[in-house]
Amino acid sequence: MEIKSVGVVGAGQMGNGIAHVMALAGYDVRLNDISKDALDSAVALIQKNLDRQVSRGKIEEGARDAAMARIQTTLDLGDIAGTDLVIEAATEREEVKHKIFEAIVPNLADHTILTSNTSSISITRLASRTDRPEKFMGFHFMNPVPVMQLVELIRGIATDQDTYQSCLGVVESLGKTAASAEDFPAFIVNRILMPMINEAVYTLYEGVGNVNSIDQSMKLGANHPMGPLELADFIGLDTCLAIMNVLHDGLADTKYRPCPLLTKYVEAGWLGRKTQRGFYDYRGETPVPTR
Ligand SMILES: CC(=O)CC(=O)SCCNC(=O)CCNC(=O)[C@H](O)C(C)(C)COP(=O)(O)OP(=O)(O)OC[C@H]1O[C@@H](n2cnc3c(N)ncnc32)[C@H](O)[C@@H]1OP(=O)(O)O
Ligand SMILES: NC(=O)C1=CN([C@@H]2O[C@H](COP(=O)(O)OP(=O)(O)OC[C@H]3O[C@@H](n4cnc5c(N)ncnc54)[C@H](OP(=O)(O)O)[C@@H]3O)[C@@H](O)[C@H]2O)C=CC1
Repeated sequence: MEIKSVGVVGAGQMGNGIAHVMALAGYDVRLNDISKDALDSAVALIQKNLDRQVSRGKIEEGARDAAMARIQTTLDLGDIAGTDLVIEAATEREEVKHKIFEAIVPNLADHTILTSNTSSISITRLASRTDRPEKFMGFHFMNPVPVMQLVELIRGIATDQDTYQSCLGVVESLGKTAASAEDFPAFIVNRILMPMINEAVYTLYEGVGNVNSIDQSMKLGANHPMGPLELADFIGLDTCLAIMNVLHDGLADTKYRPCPLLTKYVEAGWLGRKTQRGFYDYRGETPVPTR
């Protein structure tokens, strides 16, 4: 099926990046959120990131302006029901995602493919609560979306081949690379990455190192572009904890036990960059470690 329009639900850090790359690739984008502020911030951030791409000579001004013109925002979920492909990118909480799919299903066009950008939650379970499990997939972008090359494509138990091929075609049209993952908790990237981040938090919790020494060790000692605590702040500590809980519950193995210190940061509302405080405090000129 040819996909021309894309509906994105959730205008947070992933939703804005998804809208950005889709519009740049020529898709008509409708971006939805429950918060007008989130929609306004997303549009401002997309403009800023496109401007930066222009100033670095990556894209032409005309391409930037055409991309911006292709993005419409809406607070009404019904407005995205007629698009060819819906990508849900709201908060990583299963009940939030179920509610979104339940609300959108009655208005959906017959041909619309439903997908979720979830980092960890069962695609089969999300699909089973819709009217179209065969047209449902995991469409998992990496953060920051405009920069990262990979998209994980996750088939639920009922996903049909046409749906997979259509999604694969979209990934290729973005100039990105798809990796196929089976539908088990946290798929491939987060099954490997998140236990490492959780272990870094345990390393901090047990006093083996402090925030600086842990991040510096992994940057200079393992050539990671960001230290694991800096990366956790970048992803969002609420999202990291949610993924660890899905791994812990879904695989029933104590090796996935979320670190109590990670839980404490989330309970404090210190969610990382998006709330200006996490393992680092971002309120000043340069980030300052909080431990
Ligand atoms: C949780 C999940 O479910 C799955 C996940 O996403 S896991 C997280 C996966 N992501 C990572 O691991 C990211 C690790 N970090 C990195 O790769 C790098 O630090 C980084 C690409 C984010 C920044 O790289 P850097 O060299 O420090 O910074 P910088 O030189 O400023 O930026 C590199 C490029 O990224 C762009 N960029 C950086 N941050 C950006 C952002 N938030 N949005 C858009 N573009 C961004 C810059 O514009 C620049 O683009 P050009 O090369 O076109 O000029
Ligand atoms: N952060 C990351 O590095 C990555 C995250 N993901 C996944 O992407 C999804 C989004 O994550 P991320 O962008 O980081 O999260 P954010 O917290 O940045 O954004 C989530 C957005 O969804 C909004 N939202 C919440 N409920 C609804 C709803 N019912 N309808 C519409 N919008 C809603 C939130 O609004 P409000 O703030 O008002 O609640 C917020 O604007 C998650 O499933 C996450 O696991 C995937 C890859 C990487």
